[in-house]
Amino acid sequence: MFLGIDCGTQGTKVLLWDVENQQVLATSFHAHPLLNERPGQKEQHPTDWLNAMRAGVRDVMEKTAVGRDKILGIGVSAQQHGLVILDQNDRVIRPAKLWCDTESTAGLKRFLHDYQSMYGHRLSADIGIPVPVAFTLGKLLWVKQHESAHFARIDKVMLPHDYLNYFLTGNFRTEPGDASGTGYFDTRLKTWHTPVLALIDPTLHSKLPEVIASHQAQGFLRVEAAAYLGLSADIVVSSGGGDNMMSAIGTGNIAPGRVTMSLGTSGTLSTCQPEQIDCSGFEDINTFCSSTGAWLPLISTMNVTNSINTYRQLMDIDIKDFDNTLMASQPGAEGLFSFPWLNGARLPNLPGARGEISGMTMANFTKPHLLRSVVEGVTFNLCKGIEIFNARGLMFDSVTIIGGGANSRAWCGMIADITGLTVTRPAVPDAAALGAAIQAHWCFRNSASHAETVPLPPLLPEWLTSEQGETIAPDPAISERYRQIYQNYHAEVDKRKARYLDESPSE
Ligand SMILES: Nc1ncnc2c1ncn2[C@@H]1O[C@H](COP(=O)(O)OP(=O)(O)O)[C@@H](O)[C@H]1O
Ligand SMILES: O=C(CO)[C@@H](O)[C@H](O)COP(=O)(O)O
Repeated sequence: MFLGIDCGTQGTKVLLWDVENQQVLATSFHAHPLLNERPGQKEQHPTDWLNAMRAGVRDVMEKTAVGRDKILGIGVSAQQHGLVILDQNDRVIRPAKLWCDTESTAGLKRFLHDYQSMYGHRLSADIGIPVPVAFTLGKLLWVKQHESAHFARIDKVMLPHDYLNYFLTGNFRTEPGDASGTGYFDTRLKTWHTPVLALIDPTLHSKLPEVIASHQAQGFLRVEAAAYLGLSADIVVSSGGGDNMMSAIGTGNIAPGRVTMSLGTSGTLSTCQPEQIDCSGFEDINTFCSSTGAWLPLISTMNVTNSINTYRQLMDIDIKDFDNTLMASQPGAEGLFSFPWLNGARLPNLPGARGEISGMTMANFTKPHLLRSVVEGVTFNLCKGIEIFNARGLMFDSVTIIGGGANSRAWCGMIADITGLTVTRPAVPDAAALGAAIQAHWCFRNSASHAETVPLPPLLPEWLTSEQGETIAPDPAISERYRQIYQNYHAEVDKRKARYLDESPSE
């Protein structure tokens, strides 16, 4: 049996995976708080992640009464891009700045310009991926500029999943999937990109983890971490990865032709590719590496359930009433539009954007219409990503929906109608935690094999590859209505873009 851990923005999920019977035996969730005092600031204390992981592991072990000797390995998935910095004594220097922190917008813009002046080409051309404010690079620059004493103390630079793995094993290693979201990793060669590091600080390269292949074990559970979690020492800890990389594994999205849509704090669309693809002219595509040895082009929005939760809390709509309230309004919410950029926007790439509601009348300004307008708003923004993938030649005829939002059947149905694609709701919506557990099995098998690399596909559960779960087909009449509403919405988005363009970090 294997444990899959997913440290998301809102909390940590832990899942116990029974390989033999191909089933999830138990899951748990523990929330972590967000530090959000200054505009653009989004930070978390890495110790909160450790506490949530500990509580989650103990929870699933207690719920199932599975003996600790049955656990063969652990896989860690975590929110991408966050910056964790440790000093020489392995103390966390300051809270982690997260993927959704936008304080570094101006500094990143300046740096991208300086890079081009210095080396004569754009950073994205050198590393094979454009660098938005979500990436780790901007956060590192921000610490250097605003907290020079903290920057001077840095001994190790990590991503959230690297930090959890370091705690578990004591090994300072990472893998290409998560590393490809830093902005200082060459996504074609799968190595750290020295010129960008040298421009920040000549010693920085020596403070980064060793890069291992995704099928390799990151290490073995050290004695102290085993006692902390209530597990046996020396079990395998897999290479792990970013949550989207792990979700790709957990939805069987490990070959071209499939697309996974995540409805978490962020919204993402990702699809596997056997080679790195050239996305020049398609700057919204984050051409990440996957955590399976391949690549994972991804498009992300900044606001999904964070904005919906804000609307819900304001209107006092409980999550159990979500579907009913949503369905009490019709497509288009009677002309009400929400631009849900409460934390700035990533698609379009406008970190300084502000949220807006338009089209209010005495008739439509009601709770159901307002809820529908924000759910439609986040969905219209995310579905723009499908258009962008298609324009780049990446086509799909169905979409697998995961993350917290996948629990809403009404919302998944809306997505089928908006995209015109068949939607699959997998049996396990916590796909990142499931993917982490499956990857742990893969790395376990490889750590035990001295022959050729054990391939990943045969280790996926049969029900994942056969797309078991609920499928929802689009309703042609509603899809037709949505086609016009979607166009009207994006015409309004286009009108708003000009306001924020100056602040956007482009090369
Ligand atoms: N039944 C549901 N209907 C609609 N939204 C839901 C439902 N269940 C959970 N969610 C949303 O999912 C969110 C959590 O999503 P999740 O993917 O776990 O986020 P993250 O990975 O960013 O931490 C919740 O805050 C909630 O808004
Ligand atoms: O920044 C990205 C992808 O590039 C986000 O998808 C983060 O990885 C956070 O994920 P969630 O917490 O929203 O699942």
